[in-house]
Amino acid sequence: MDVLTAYRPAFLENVPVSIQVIAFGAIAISAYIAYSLLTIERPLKGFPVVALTERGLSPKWSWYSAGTETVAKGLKEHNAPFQVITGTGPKIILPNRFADELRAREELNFPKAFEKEFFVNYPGFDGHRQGLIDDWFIQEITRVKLTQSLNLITHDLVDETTAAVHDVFGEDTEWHTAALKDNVAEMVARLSSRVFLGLPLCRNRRWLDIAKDYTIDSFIGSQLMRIAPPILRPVSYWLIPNCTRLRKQVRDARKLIMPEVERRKERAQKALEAGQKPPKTADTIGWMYEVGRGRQVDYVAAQLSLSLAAIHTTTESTAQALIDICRFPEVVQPMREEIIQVISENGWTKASLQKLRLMDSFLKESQRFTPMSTLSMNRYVEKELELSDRTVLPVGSRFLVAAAFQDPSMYDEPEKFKAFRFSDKRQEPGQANAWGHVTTNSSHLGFGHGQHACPGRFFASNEIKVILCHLLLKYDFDLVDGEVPPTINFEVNKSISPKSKVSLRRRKEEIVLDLESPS
Ligand code: HEM
Repeated sequence: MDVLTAYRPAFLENVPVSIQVIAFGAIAISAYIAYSLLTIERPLKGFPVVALTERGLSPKWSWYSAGTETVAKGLKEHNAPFQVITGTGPKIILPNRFADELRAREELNFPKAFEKEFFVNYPGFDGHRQGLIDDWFIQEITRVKLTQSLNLITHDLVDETTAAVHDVFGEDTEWHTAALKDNVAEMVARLSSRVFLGLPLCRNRRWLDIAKDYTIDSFIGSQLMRIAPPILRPVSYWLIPNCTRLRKQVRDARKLIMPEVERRKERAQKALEAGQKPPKTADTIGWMYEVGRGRQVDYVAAQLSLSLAAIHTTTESTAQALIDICRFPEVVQPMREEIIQVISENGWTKASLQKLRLMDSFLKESQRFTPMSTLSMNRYVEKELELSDRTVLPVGSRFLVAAAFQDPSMYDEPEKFKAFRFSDKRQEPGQANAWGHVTTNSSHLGFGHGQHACPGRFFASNEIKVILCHLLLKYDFDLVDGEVPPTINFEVNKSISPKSKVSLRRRKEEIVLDLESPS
């Protein structure tokens, strides 16, 4: 009390303490209101705001809790650009017919569309920050280096799959249940890390946990931050356990990855000093060094950025494929026959994976039937842009394009799962290359579209195919109690529940899939 009175201004001496407390409270509340009014993200002019008001939901809560329904309502009512109000301000939603005209516009930026969403200035969100520092770095590593090496790394993918399938799903020939999502995530983390970081780091337990958890923690952490009012976010950041975990993941990743980077740099330096070319490695540390071309590279943030793009997306797609194998068991026999024929005739090469036409079609249909999101092509508008219908997208606005996965004008009986609809389409004259798993077009935005379409899709498709070849020939799968695993929905995103399970038993594969001398 002595301290308080010592620092109390003289003019407050005769004011009762209760009045002082009330006055202080009033000032704090006014400051909060003023700050909120100044920083509030107002709706954009000229775009109708869509909300599920009939359910008593505000625009923000419509987006948080029922984003897919909100978008469906907007598309039905307007069939023209409209806006939704997200936790980080308004976003314009464009009907699918705009996808093609926006695919290569220079006025648009991809990483900036996520800047506000992922709180990139807070420690722990380093992987998200990487894209903003240099928006083409990860793109180039993936699109150029990784994709050009697909033949070279097929051997590594098969080798790691052989070991991972055995470790993860085991050899039990009796029917039993196992975790679906977590086991698939473990396999994807191992395979991706084998290619990104090589042996032995790809089997390091702490790194695998970081690779699996970093994306989930940054998504949940940022979602919770978005729900909190802006003024409370600096406080909530320190209270949200996911944010605490993110900081630790970055610290630990640095301890694991940097010694390897230093070893490589030293080796390259020694080679240069001896007048030789530095040794080339077919993994992302080496590619980052090359693509960096002498620039300062944050190898850890870049690895985390790759994990963000690669692990969760590939896990979801593979787990969804397994669910669809269980739901539509008639797909199993034709796909098994195809694997046996292609791999026994051609062995494991990039070209063999391209020959798996039925599996390719099945994967594309699986993406269409249960998409991770009903919106795609997240973009930030850097320069004002006029659309063909004369709508003007203002500078600083963000938009998304509606996918058309269920549009009957694009798909025959879209409500049905037709595993081989795309392989059938590819038989039509001139359509052989138009409907591959990795081909993007406006009617299938599973990998986005245009300049920023997923550059990792060629790798992802091959990785999933190698995993499925092993799983289909080595196991029988079924749903647990005939139930399709539930999903977790937030905004417009869908994710298979982490608690999901699958029934399985080991079967004898018809051909040898494993490499003769695994690492
Ligand atoms: C099945 C798995 C995957 C799916 C469904 C997927 C999906 C997507 C989508 C929808 C986009 C946004 C495209 C757009 O807006 O036009 C994207 C971007 C991206 N993806 Fe993937 N992805 C997958 C796997 C991967 C993998 C394995 C990597 C890396 C090895 C990767 C790297 C990237 C990168 C770097 C971007 C940003 C592109 C840019 O900045 O222009 N993705 N992905």
